[in-house]
Amino acid sequence: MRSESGVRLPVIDFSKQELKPGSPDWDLAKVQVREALEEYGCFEALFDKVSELREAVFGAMEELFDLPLPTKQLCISDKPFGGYHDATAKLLRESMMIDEAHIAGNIDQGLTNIFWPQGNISFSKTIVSFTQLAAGLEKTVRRMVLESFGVEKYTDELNDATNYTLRAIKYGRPPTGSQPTVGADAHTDKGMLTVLYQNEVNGLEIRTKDGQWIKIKPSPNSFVIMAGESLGAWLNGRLSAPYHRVVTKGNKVRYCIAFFANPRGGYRVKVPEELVDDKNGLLFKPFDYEEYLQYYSVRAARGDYTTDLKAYCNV
Ligand SMILES: O=C(O)CCC(=O)C(=O)O
Ligand SMILES: [Fe+2]
Repeated sequence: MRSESGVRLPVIDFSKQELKPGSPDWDLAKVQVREALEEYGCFEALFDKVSELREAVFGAMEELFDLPLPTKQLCISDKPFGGYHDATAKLLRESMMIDEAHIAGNIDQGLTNIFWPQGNISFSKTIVSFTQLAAGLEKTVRRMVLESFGVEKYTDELNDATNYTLRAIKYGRPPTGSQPTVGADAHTDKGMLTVLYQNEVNGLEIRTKDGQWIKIKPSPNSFVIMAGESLGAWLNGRLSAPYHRVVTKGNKVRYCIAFFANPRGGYRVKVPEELVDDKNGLLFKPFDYEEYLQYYSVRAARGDYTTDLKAYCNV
């Protein structure tokens, strides 16, 4: 069996000043994005601007997770996986997730004002700057994907229907430092696109089409961009969401911000007619993302992470 440990994800440069729709740099990146998503379902996006925020972002993550547990538990939500979670009940993987995170007021309301009633301007500023960068990058990537499949006329509709969800994650020190510990079980992301930004502790692994696991080692000025199931379904199966997991080792804490572009509840995700023809029959019925997430979360709570959109809304 071929070892994939030496394989590196495609790295695509989004740092160029002139990356504007229609420019040669744009068209080149667009081809690379499509190839990477077709082959791996994900890639590394170089984005120099994030390095200016790096120290502040992970400082803010530390500040957030260092709060007393009862304070963190004040972060609540009625959505599946929303609010505060301690996935292992041992503080081995904690996360906080808030919806509509691209709206600055929601960072204040959903995080800052709850935890720091006296205010924490620098925390809010850092997270808001981060979400703006991440949302801008996601929009660029999504626009490229849509163009490359000839369906860019849906750009505005999808923008309007996007709920950006921010999940701050802390992977605590594994109890036995030298033993690899599973921080997140193998799963596929459910939304359109995921933008990941991590500290220096690696651990993310992606499963390739031939079933090998690749260890991802993103550079400090890169995001990892990943296709979610909703994007694959919306494109009538032309892309697939990759299985991925997190395995950490050593005694350093891993922080990661997962910034998800998910379809907003109430919006029916429907394959564009341009992507259905005699050769490509319709594969997915229209669905509501929030309803699908409810369905999935019931199964995930029982440890079944294999439910996917194919099972949920197959034609
Ligand atoms: O921590 C990571 O790198 C990935 C997190 C993840 O897969 C998720 O939150 O869905
Ligand atoms: Fe994920």
